[in-house]
Amino acid sequence: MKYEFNLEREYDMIAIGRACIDLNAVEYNRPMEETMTFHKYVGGSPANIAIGSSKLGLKAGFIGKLADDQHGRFIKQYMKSVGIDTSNMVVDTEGHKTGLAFTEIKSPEECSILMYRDDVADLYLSPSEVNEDYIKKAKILLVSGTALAKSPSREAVLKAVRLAKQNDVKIVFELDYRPYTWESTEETAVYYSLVAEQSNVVIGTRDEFNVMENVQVGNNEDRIRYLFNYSPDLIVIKHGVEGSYAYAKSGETFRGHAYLTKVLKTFGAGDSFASAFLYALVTGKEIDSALKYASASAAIVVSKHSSSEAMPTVEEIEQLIAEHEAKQYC
Ligand SMILES: Nc1ncnc2c1ncn2[C@@H]1O[C@H](COP(=O)(O)OP(=O)(O)OP(=O)(O)O)[C@@H](O)[C@H]1O
Ligand SMILES: O=C(O)C[C@@H](O)[C@H](O)C(=O)CO
Repeated sequence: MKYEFNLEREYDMIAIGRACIDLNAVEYNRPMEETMTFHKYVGGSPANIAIGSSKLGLKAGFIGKLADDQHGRFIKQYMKSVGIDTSNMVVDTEGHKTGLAFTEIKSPEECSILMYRDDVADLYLSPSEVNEDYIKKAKILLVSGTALAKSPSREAVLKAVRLAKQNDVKIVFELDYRPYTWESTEETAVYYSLVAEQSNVVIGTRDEFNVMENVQVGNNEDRIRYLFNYSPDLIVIKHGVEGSYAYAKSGETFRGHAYLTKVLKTFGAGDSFASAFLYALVTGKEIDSALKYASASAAIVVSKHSSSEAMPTVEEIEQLIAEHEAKQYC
């Protein structure tokens, strides 16, 4: 099964949300208390997805707000350098700062992220900074759930969603749940459900779907049945190293398997998964094949140090898939 897009569009994807800084521990396999040096990368889930898609050859744009400082300028320059259109990345004029994510790599299984996100510029994107003429140039509007956490970014995203719906732009909602940006899980569930019901494609981990449902332990089948009453026609639920499922409204279910690899750190998996999944859909691949691209892309990124710069090329992804398929037939 293939997924259809409006092909008469200049941009394959426009992402909305945060573009921030990741500071990844250089001395890994130890707690952050003992880490003295960090490597700087562009980060933030929607930025990572746009970067990953652009590296795969999609034409990507970004809607967001950057701090008027050295970090903001670094982010814009890096995103431009990988081919992303930054014309709709506005600069904050009120002194808000860039979000920082320090990553701790204690072991390949034990990674965590320490976020500095008080009063960050990205959450000050306002509805007036979301431009219909830009959104209607896209095949996909990629929405990050974290951008719904606070006003005015929340309203900016809701406006973007409405404009996408009015202009036949497919809305892909990446749940991207970051607990510390929200007041409560009740609040998250309200906004996640609101946007998921209006989206065409919803992507998240099982835990993130639990947050949307506001339950401890949810069930894939119940949630997809519920969401298929609304706009979604494709729902992807990720289960970490156990792999992923894509559910189509037409009734088909597709299973994605994780590609075993030498893991350096676990974060970055979700963003690399989404960028390659969307690349595969936009380039007309079948959904089961899109899950292979996604899983291979994630396996490559978890074996490397960063989330953004480590995003693979199409050749690297296809080589990994081919190697795995060759092994299966040996
Ligand atoms: N340790 C791993 N080794 C190989 N592939 C992995 C590993 N962890 C995750 N993946 C791949 O990445 C996909 C997404 O992973 P996961 O469900 O952890 O997403 P996520 O929680 O959104 O990721 P992130 O940690 O970046 O937030 C999985 O379906 C799997 O294909
Ligand atoms: O999403 C963030 O703000 C942090 C990311 O950039 C980080 O690399 C990560 O968690 C990726 O999953």
